[in-house]
Amino acid sequence: MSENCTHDCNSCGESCSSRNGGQPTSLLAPLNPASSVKHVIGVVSGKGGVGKSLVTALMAVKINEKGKHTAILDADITGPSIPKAFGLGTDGLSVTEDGMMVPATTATGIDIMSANLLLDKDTDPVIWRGPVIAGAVKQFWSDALWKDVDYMFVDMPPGTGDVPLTVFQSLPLSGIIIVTSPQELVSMIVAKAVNMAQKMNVPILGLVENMSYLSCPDCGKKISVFGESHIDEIAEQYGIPVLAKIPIDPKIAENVDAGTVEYLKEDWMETAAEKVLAL
Ligand SMILES: Nc1ncnc2c1ncn2[C@@H]1O[C@H](COP(=O)(O)OP(=O)(O)OP(=O)(O)O)[C@@H](O)[C@H]1O
Repeated sequence: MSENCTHDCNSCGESCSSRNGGQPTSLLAPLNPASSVKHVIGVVSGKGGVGKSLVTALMAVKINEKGKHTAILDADITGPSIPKAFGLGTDGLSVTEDGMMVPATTATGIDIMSANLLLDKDTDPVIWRGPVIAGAVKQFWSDALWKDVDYMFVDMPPGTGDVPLTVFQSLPLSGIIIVTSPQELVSMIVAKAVNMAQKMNVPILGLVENMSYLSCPDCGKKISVFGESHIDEIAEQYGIPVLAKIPIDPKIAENVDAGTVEYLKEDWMETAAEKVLAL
């Protein structure tokens, strides 16, 4: 609020907390009037490489299989791995006459926006500073044509820093899914994500533990490669459900690398899908 505030908002252009009846000004980016998105679910992790993109992809595939029009907004701008997992090249985007970006569509009909779809080569690095990254995510939301989307999954930038925070504030999230792996400091990471979600007033749908175990190919015994998982205790401590435990499985890596993630047949995400469909 300005020092000289007269409390007459009609005579001032300042965007301060006095405007809007003392409520903080909304930082939500507007959705284009031609777009429609019913539910937006953020997929977050404490650090990179735990399988956040994999979980985003598997969730989208599962909900799409249930007959809902599904989309992915790849907000992991500097490490965009979604297009590759679906076998999309760098030329999948088109632009409408009035300048709106039309997301790429996968073989089974999932709409995708990602920085990788804008690059000349998918090996080109995205060397942008935080505010530019956050601006790109807002543009993916506001300036893309999201046609009748029932469920949009957002592959969030990893961590709880400035960029994920801006993305949190910019998109109307219906809930978040927290992805962890047993080798992380899970308790601390979940605590940070829970605090961030509570500050932003976004419900936590649950936890997904990736690389939870390895099934012995000979006897089927579950081997805890990274030591015993503590996810159930942590989930109970915070009163949030465990939605899935995904094993380490070479067929996951093979399908992601081959761009065939949507043909990976599995039941790991059933509980998570039920939770999302109940929103
Ligand atoms: N359960 C699993 N079994 C086998 N391979 C896996 C599994 N989970 C992830 N991977 C592989 O590990 C790599 C990293 O996964 P992914 O890209 O989903 O992580 P991420 O958390 O999104 O990383 P980043 O934040 O860096 O984008 C990918 O090549 C993926 O195929």
